[in-house]
Parts: sequence; structure tokens; C-alpha cells
Amino acid sequence: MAQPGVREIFRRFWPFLHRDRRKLLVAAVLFVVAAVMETVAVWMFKVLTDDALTTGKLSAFWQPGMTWLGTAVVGAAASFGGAYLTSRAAEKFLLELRAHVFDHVQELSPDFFARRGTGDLVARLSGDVESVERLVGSGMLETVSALFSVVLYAGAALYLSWDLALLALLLAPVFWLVARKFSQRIRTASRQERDANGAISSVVAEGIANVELVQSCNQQRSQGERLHRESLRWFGAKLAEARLSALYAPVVTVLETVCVLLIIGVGVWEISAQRITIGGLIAFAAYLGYLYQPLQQLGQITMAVTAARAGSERLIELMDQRPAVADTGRASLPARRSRGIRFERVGFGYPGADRPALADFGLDVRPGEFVLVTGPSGAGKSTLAKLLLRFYDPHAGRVLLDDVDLRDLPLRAVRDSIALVPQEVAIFHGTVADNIAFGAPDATRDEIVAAAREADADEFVRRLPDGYDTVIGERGALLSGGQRRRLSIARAVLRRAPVLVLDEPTNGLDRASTRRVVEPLRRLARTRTTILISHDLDLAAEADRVVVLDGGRAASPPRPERTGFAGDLFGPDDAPTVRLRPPWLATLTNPGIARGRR
Ligand SMILES: Nc1ncnc2c1ncn2[C@@H]1O[C@H](COP(=O)(O)OP(=O)(O)OP(=O)(O)O)[C@@H](O)[C@H]1O
Repeated sequence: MAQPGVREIFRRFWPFLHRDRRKLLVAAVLFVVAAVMETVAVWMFKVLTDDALTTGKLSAFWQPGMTWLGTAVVGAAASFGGAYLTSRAAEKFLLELRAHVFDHVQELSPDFFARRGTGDLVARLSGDVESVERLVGSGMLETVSALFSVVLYAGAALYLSWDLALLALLLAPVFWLVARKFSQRIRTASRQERDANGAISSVVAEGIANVELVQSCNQQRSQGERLHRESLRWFGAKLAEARLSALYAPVVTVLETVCVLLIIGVGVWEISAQRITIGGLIAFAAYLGYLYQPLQQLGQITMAVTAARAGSERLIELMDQRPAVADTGRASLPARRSRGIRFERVGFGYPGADRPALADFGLDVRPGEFVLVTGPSGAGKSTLAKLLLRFYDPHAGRVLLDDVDLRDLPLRAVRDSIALVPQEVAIFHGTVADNIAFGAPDATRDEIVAAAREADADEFVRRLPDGYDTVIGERGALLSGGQRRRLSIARAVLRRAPVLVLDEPTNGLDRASTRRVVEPLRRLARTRTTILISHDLDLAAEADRVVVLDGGRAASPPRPERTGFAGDLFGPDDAPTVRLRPPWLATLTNPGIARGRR
């Protein structure tokens, strides 16, 4: 994507300022008033010099002196009001833009986040948002104020001495050229700095998230080196940016001094020819001094534009990402305790993947049924859950909830109907109670405790130092794997959804922990439609039916009765059951062991 121009930046981001446009207008008027007051104040200084100072007449002092004081007070008030209103609008712009981008990002599919570093997204929501504000909010007003100041001061200078003023204005393009040169270089450095900054945040965020893996593999040094590499890249770009920014002000100051000296020299000659008074020349020099400041500001606005173009490019890229699913369905579901689910010849492939994750897949789960979905790694089991929660839409076929296509339902209704216990248990920094109530923030403490009981989590929670008020660190580092799972199940229970989907809830747990997860599951499944995704064949005995997925297709026919898994899948010893047994199962177990469990 090409960097957007200023017009495009305003088109995209003005809506976030639109509500404050009146305040911005008032601020602009106040800045103009302040500039007018400055102009009048300098003029009063000229009058004082010529009428009172050079003549020594006190009577000539009062009127211009009081006028000067009055303009100073009004100018100060206008300046304060303008600055305050600008800051207020600017901060609100930041709040609204950040909230909008964050809300938008939250609607994107999980796949989007898998392809991007967290740090990069954080950088876009902080530095990039601010760089856009510095142009669209405060930058715009500064430009208005600087332009008015230039017109007023230049007008007053022209009025005092048009030939001196012309000489000064002829020198102005020098400043413009210098600003242009600098801004081009700063643009490159700014973009590089932002990219490197995003990469640093990603390395740090990943390092912290995966600290156990890093330590167990003794990879601290390589992670440190990764950070060092990105830091060096950032350091180089930041230094280049700092060098250019730091050089810009002194270069302008030297140029300014040369110009002022040149003008004073010519001014002395004008005085000798009596074309200007001494007060007039001093006021002229003052206007010139005042003039260079807004000119300098205009130069800096060029830099703000440069930074905003780089920042807005990255923000617009984010804002233009379309969610994988459209929330346009308006159908409604009948009120019911449990719901049926049907996958009808579903085909789906992830963006960029070379083969489909699901192909011509069919599955009919009756209301209240408990289905175990099993199969080898990569068979498409988690994809089923993702389609069911509408993180994605199928490319072919339909997924139905109570005979209604998910696409015809509002997203909220779909997700309110289905509680997911994901493979990776997400824990937020907060108390145990907050974590359980994440999907149902209005739940009372009694409801939270009841959900924890149902998930067999109550006992271990009560043993924690502050019970339900114990703050568990980010990612639940204080809890065991099994405890985290039970917490996640309690969270799903509290949502009281008619469908429960569990993705590998016993993965990585020992027998005792598995039992403590399975027990509550058995109870929960009695009152809900349940889909349990698992490699664990021991769980088959809990289910009404077992569905085997292989390569994105159903590999075994579904069975209607609740008779247990082992016998169903393998049949009696002498039956030709190997046909039903996918190759990966043959290495896992044998019929004798499987039946022995029952
Ligand atoms: N975000 C993604 N982008 C591209 N391909 C993906 C993505 N997620 C999964 N896949 C691919 O889709 C296929 C099905 O993945 P899925 O996660 O559904 O398998 P699974 O049966 O749940 O595996 P496991 O038991 O290991 O969790 C795999 O080939 C996987 O590599």
C-alpha cells in the first residue's frame, strides 16, 4: 500500500474529530485573536518608543502602555483557551481512534493474529495513533494559527517598510527548502523506526509469553540476541531521526540570525535616509522575529505530516482488514435448552493453505447428544469448532444450528448459544472470580461458585490464599494445567449456553487430573448438546457417539445409541473391524485393551 496523502489522512480520520469540530473552530478563532493581540502589542511598543522613549514625554506613555497591557491580557487568555481546547480535542481523538481500531481488531479472525506479532499491533495502537493525532488534531490547528500569524506579522512588517519586508520575504523560501530536505530524510528514518519498534515489542511479548519454553530449551541467549538485533535496527533508525531533528532547529536558527542581521544592516541605512523611525525598525525586527517562529512551526508540520503518513499507512492497513465473517444475519432461534447441530457437506480451507482443512464433511448432532470427535493431529477437529463459532464461514456447504444456517443468525446469537472450552486456556490478569465470570460479567458470586462446583473447581479455588478473590497472574501461572482447564470449564458453564464444545480438555493431563475434568463433563453433557474434541480414546465411553475425522473427512460412520465407544468402533474380536479403524488408531491401541475398560 502506498503512503496516504494528507487529504486521504483527513478523509479517513476526520470522523473521529467531527464531534469536536465546534471546539476546534473556537480554538482556531482564539489562536487568531492571540496573534492579533501580539501584532497590536508590538505596534504599541513602536508607538511607545517613538512617542515616549525617544522624546522622554510621560504623557505619551499612558495610552499605548495601557493598550499594550490590555492586549497582553486578552492575548494570554485567548492563547490559554486555544491551547486547552486543542489538547482536549486531541486527547479525545486519541481515545476514540484507539477504541475504534481496537474494536475493529477484536472482530478479526484468529488467523489474522496468527500472522502478526502482538508487539506490532501494540505499536500501531500507540505510536501510530499518536502520530496521526499530531497531524489531524493539534497539527491542523497549529497550521491554521501559524498561517494567520504569518499573514498578520508579514502584513504589519509590509506596512512599516515594504522594501525591508520584501527582502525578508525573499529569504523565506530558504527555510522552505531546508524543511523539505529534512522532512524527506526524516520520513524514511521514521518509518524504519516504527517498524523496528513493532518488532521489538513482538520479541519482548513473545519472550514473556513463552518464557517457560525459552528457559527449558536454554534459549535465553538466542532470544536476547534476537532482541539485540531488532534493538540495533531501532537504534540506527532512531539515531538517524534524532540527528536530523536535532540538526534542523540549529540550522534554522543560524539562517534566522543571518537574515535578521542582513535586515538590520539595511534598516540602519533606511533610518539614515529617514524612511523609517527607530521605533519602526525595532517593531519591524520584532515582527520578523515573530514571523520566523510560525514559519518554523510550518516546517515542523511538514515533519508531522511525514510521521503521520507513515503511521496512518499502518493504521489504515489495519482498519481495512475485513473480518472473515459478515454479521448480517437477522434470523432468530426458538427458545430451547439444547440445540441440534448439522454440518452439511462442509468444505473449508484456511487462507493461504494449499489443502482444505475440511472436505465434504457431514455431521448431525441431535439436541442433547454427546459426540466425541477424534482423529489424528491436523485432521480438522479444531477447525470444526472454529466453524461452529463462526470464526470462519465454510467455503462449501452449511453449518446449521437448530436447522438455521449460522450465516443467517446474528453473530452474537451464535456465540451466546455455544460455549467453547478452547485448547489453549486463556487466563486474564485478575481474580479467579473475574476469570470465571469473563463470559458472563453480570453473574453473581453465588452463580460463579455454582459454576465452579459444576466444573469441580470449587475445592481447589477455596484452597487458594484468597479463595475466589485470589489474583492469578497473566496466563494463570499460579495454577496447574488441570486446574486451568477446570476454570475454563467453569467459565463455559456460567454462560449457560445450550451447546458445549470442548477442544482437547484433557490434553497433557495425567489420569487423576483427567478424571477430575471428565467427571464434571459427564454431568454437564446431560443437559447440553456436547461436542468433545479429543485424541483421548478413554473418553469414548462417555459419549453417545464417536466421529473419526481424517484428512478433513469423516472416517467412521456415526452411531446413534449411547453404548460406549470401544466396542462400537472396533467390534467383536473376530469381526473385520480394521476397516473402521483409521491407520493411526491401529498403532494406538488394540480391541482387547479398549474393551477391557468397559
Ligand atoms: N490458521 C491456519 N492457517 C492455515 N492452516 C491452518 C490454520 N489452522 C489450522 N490449519 C491447518 O488446517 C488443518 C486442520 O487443522 P486443525 O487445527 O483443525 O487440526 P486438529 O485436528 O484440531 O489438530 P490437533 O489435533 O493437532 O489440534 C491442518 O492441516 C492445519 O495445519
